[in-house]
Amino acid sequence: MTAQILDGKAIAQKVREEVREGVARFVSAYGRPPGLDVLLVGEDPASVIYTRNKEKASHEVGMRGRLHRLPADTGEDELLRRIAELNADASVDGILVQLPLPSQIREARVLDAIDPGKDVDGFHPVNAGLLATGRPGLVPCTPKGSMRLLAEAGARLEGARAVVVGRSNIVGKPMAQLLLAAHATVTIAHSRTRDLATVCREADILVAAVGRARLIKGDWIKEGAVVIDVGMNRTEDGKLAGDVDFEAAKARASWITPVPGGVGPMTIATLLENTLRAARARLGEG
Ligand SMILES: Nc1nc2c(c(=O)[nH]1)N[C@@H](CN(C=O)c1ccc(C(=O)N[C@@H](CCC(=O)O)C(=O)O)cc1)CN2
Ligand SMILES: [Mg+2]
Repeated sequence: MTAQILDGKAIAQKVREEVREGVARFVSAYGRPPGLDVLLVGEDPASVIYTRNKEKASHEVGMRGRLHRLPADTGEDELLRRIAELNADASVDGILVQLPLPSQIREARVLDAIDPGKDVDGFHPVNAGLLATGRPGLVPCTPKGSMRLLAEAGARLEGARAVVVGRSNIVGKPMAQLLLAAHATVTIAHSRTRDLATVCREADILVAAVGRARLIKGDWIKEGAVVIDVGMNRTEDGKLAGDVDFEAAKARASWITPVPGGVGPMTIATLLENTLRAARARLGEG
């Protein structure tokens, strides 16, 4: 078998078109665009690019998007003050604090300070709790985008065996919750799982989000599995590699995401979706 490629760039473009139409309807109904505010502390080169892309993408779909750049030595109290201002501003529908944060700032304190209704990253414990209890809330962008990729591949999730390799709050845990809600039988594995190869070989749906370049070998892939590779690892030659050995896995999977061009582009497209969703919910369209 040679896998079909799940083209995240093309699917993300489709999502952005859907959001653009939704934004136009929102503006007609409420006389203002949804507003997204992104906070970046420091100069991490990748974060600078991602946050600029978020601002640009919000403008492209007709939103009001604003990037707030704060110096690397910004204190926790100053960041909390900025978040409180945005929480209180009625024109702000979505607030996102780019991660990672500098070491002087405690991530949990910052994430907990964002109004859960404006938490378009879905990282606030209230949104994590809503997801875990199967209630509507804002869902983290990368796993939500990965679910969209599975839908586009026509993957049957009900009753399927899904293995998520990785247990982060941002990807692994919410991804497992989403698969469970779709009636898959879900295993969360991680870098310390004993005999990871055997666990992976069970997977009809394999989601790799462990952050180790090409950890998952071709012969760990069940014939016909759908493989979603969330990994984005910079290798010694400066190139990006996923968590899965793509070339080898392609020979066994039915569908597979490339890195780059798979899950990554879905993250920002899904952020736009979440911002529109938050704006509608805030104005009573829940
Ligand atoms: N507050 C948040 N912080 C971070 C998040 C997040 O969702 N919310 N996720 C990542 C970074 N990220 C967005 O913020 C992000 C990462 C990667 C991509 C992407 O499109 N990647 C491309 C490759 C890019 C490259 O060549 O370097 C791809 O996979 O094709 C988009 C967004 C951590 N922080
Ligand atoms: Mg990718």
